[in-house]
Amino acid sequence: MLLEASCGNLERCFRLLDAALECNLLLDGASFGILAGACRRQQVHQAPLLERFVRCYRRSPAMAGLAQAPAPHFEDLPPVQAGHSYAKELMLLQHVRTSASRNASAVCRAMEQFGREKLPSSSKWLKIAGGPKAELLSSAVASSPKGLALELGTYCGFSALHLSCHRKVVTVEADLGHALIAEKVIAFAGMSQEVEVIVGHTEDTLPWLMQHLAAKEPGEPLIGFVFMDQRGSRYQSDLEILKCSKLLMDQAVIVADNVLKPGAPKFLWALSNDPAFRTEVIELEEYAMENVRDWMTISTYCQPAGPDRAFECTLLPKQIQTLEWRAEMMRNRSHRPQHGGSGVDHRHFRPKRQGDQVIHIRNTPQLYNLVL
Ligand SMILES: C[S@@+](CC[C@H](N)C(=O)[O-])C[C@H]1O[C@@H](n2cnc3c(N)ncnc32)[C@H](O)[C@@H]1O
Repeated sequence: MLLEASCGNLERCFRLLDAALECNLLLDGASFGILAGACRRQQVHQAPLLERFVRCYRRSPAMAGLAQAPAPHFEDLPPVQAGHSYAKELMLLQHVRTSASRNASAVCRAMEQFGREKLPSSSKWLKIAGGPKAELLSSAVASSPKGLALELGTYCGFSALHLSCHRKVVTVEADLGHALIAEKVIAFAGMSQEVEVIVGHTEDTLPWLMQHLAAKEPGEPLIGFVFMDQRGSRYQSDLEILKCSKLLMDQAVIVADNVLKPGAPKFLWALSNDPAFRTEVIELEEYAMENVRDWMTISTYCQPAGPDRAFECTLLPKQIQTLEWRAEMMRNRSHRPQHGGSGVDHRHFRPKRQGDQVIHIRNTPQLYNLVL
């Protein structure tokens, strides 16, 4: 079905989706997100898809209610119960609604507070770029050329809202459930005009989005800032799409999260070998986790005088390919909690002090051990 969506055969997709729902299969939000992206690209109305999403998630009445509520309304959602799909994210939404005033800063503060104080254990960690990461985002976006801010990986809209205090934001989210929650959070903060949430997987959506933006102002680079916070295994390919689009402004700033744990080895390797980027690796404390360190990159794009050289994956050393594979295995395990699995405790993501796999990032004095 997802393959069909990528190939654009939506009619067949919907038939397969209906057959899956007949068999009571619970499709995840990312599968719905891929279909939502295909609908948007083909200018097909999303209502029939949302109707099926509601059917699929009927056992989570708050999520079903949210999907049915017209854009900014979500005041009367049924109560959220632990164990329901998207329970944590829906509780976050309820917390915002009941504790924040309707502006971006207040909503961001409420979201950070929810992650720090209301979630009982590290296994329920809220994966937002809060605390020191939000501060880093603020200073990075302030130093970037005045253009559009593009975010990859919206989740519940925290960082998009945070960035919207500085720039107009377009943010891409693969999971339809997350995107629906983010839209409500952003609408509650009164920032729907400043933040556009695009549903879809970056692999299919980013090339389309670049064309869509380019059509607005042909020949004009218009992206001044990028925040990469999707799956690390996509960072390098998505950056390549951005580069090829010619929409990155000269001196555009690209920030990427979690580059060393579980890590984005291919991305780091590409950055360190591409003269178009100057990169700094920043070590900082993870949001809402005392004494847990994390690493982000800040890269500046220097528009080359001639044609941009595409990064060639064939040149990727075997060692980096192995690291990439191991990082992906780690990510697969960590993503399972949303789907009923045990996941990976954050302690497993800690960097090894004496790791044997080392990447040297050019322009930084440090050598970084990848976390595996
Ligand atoms: C760490 S969360 C983003 C947090 C958010 N940036 C914040 O700080 O508030 C990562 C999000 O990226 C989404 N995601 C993962 N892979 C993606 C992809 N290839 N395209 C778009 N979204 C993706 C996930 O569904 C998840 O919601």
